[in-house]
Amino acid sequence: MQQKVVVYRELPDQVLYFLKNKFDVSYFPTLKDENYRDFLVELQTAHGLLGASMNIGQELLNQAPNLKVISNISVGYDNLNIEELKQRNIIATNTPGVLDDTTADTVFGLLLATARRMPELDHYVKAKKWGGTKGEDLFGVDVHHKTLGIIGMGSIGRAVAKRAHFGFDMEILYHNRSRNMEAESKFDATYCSLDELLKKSDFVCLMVPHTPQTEKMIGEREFNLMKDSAIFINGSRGKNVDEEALIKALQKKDILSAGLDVFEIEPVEKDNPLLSMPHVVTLPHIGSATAETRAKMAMLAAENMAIALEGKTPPNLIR
Ligand SMILES: NC(=O)c1ccc[n+]([C@@H]2O[C@H](COP(=O)([O-])OP(=O)(O)OC[C@H]3O[C@@H](n4cnc5c(N)ncnc54)[C@H](O)[C@@H]3O)[C@@H](O)[C@H]2O)c1
Ligand SMILES: O=C(O)[C@H](O)CO
Repeated sequence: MQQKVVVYRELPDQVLYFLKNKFDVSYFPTLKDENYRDFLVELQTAHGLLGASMNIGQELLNQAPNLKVISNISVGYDNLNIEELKQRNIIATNTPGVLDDTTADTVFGLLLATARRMPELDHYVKAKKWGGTKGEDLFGVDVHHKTLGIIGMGSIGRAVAKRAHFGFDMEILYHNRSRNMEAESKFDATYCSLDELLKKSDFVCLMVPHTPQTEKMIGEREFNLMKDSAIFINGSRGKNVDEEALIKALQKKDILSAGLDVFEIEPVEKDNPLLSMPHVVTLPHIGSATAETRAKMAMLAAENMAIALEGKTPPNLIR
C-alpha cells in the first residue's frame, strides 16, 4: 500500500509531481478555516507531513497517529517540538544551505535600505515632495568601512559576513556559541562577547535560531549597550527580540533605527507601533522568498521526505 503524505504549502509543479510519483498525496496549497477540517481528516491516515511554519504541537500530533516524518520547508524549526516528536518516534527534517545566499541578500538589502533610508525616500519622491535642494534631514549613514556585529555566525551569518567584507570593506565582529574559523579566516571576523559586540558595532545583525536560549536575547539591557547611532537588523526570528524593548529603544533614540524581516507576532499586528515609525524598515518575513530558492527548498523538503519514508536517514535530519 502506498504511503500517504499531506502537504500544507503550495508547491512548484515539479515538486508535486515528484511526490505524487511516490506517494498518495493530499494537497492543501493553503490552509484556511474552510479546509482545516478536511486537513485533519487526511492527517489521521498520513505517514508524512510536509509544509512550513505551522506550529505542530500535541493537539495536532494526536490527530496523526500514523505520522512518521515531518518535513519542514524552512531551515528554522522552532515550529516543532523535537523532544515531543522523538517520544512519538516521528523524525523531522529541514532545508539548510540552499537559502543562505538569498536570505543574506535580503538581510544585507535591509541593512542598506535602513541605513540609506530608501523606503522613506521612495515615499518622498512618489509623494512629489522632491523640489529643490535635498537637506540633511534626508541624509542616511554610510555602510562601507563601518563595523558590523553578527550574532549567530552560522551559514546565513557567514553569507552576510561575505557580503560585508568583500563588498563593503566592513569590519566584522561576531558572537556565536563557538568560534567559527571559516568566518575568521575568510572574512577577517573577530570573535567577541555579546556585550563587546553590542558596544562596538555600528550595525547589529541577529542571525541565531529561535530556541529557549535565544528567546528575547536582545532586550532593554542589550539596546542600552548599543551605540545611539546603531542600526539593528533582525533576519532571524521575531521572538529572539523583546519587541517592547525595541520599540522603547527606538522611541527614546537609544538606537538610530531598525530593519526587520521578522516580528514577535506574524503576520505583524496592524497596531504595532513599529509600523508607524518611518525610519524603521519592515519586510513580511521574506528572507528566502525568491521563486528559485523557494523551489529548491521545496524540492529538498520533498527529497528528505522520500528518503525518510523509505526508512533511510534523510540528509537534513534534525537531531
Ligand atoms: N528571515 C528569514 O526568512 C529566514 C530565512 C532563513 C533562516 N532564518 C532564521 O535564521 C536562523 C539561522 O539560520 P542558519 O541557516 O544560519 O542556521 P545555522 O544553524 O547555520 O546558524 C545559527 C548559528 O547561531 C548560533 N547560535 C545558536 N544559539 C546561539 C546562542 N544562544 N548564542 C549565540 N549563538 C547561537 C549557532 O552556533 C550557529 O552558528 C534560522 O534558524 C531561522 O530562524 C530566517
Ligand atoms: O527558517 C526559514 O527557512 C525561513 O524563516 C523561512 O520560513
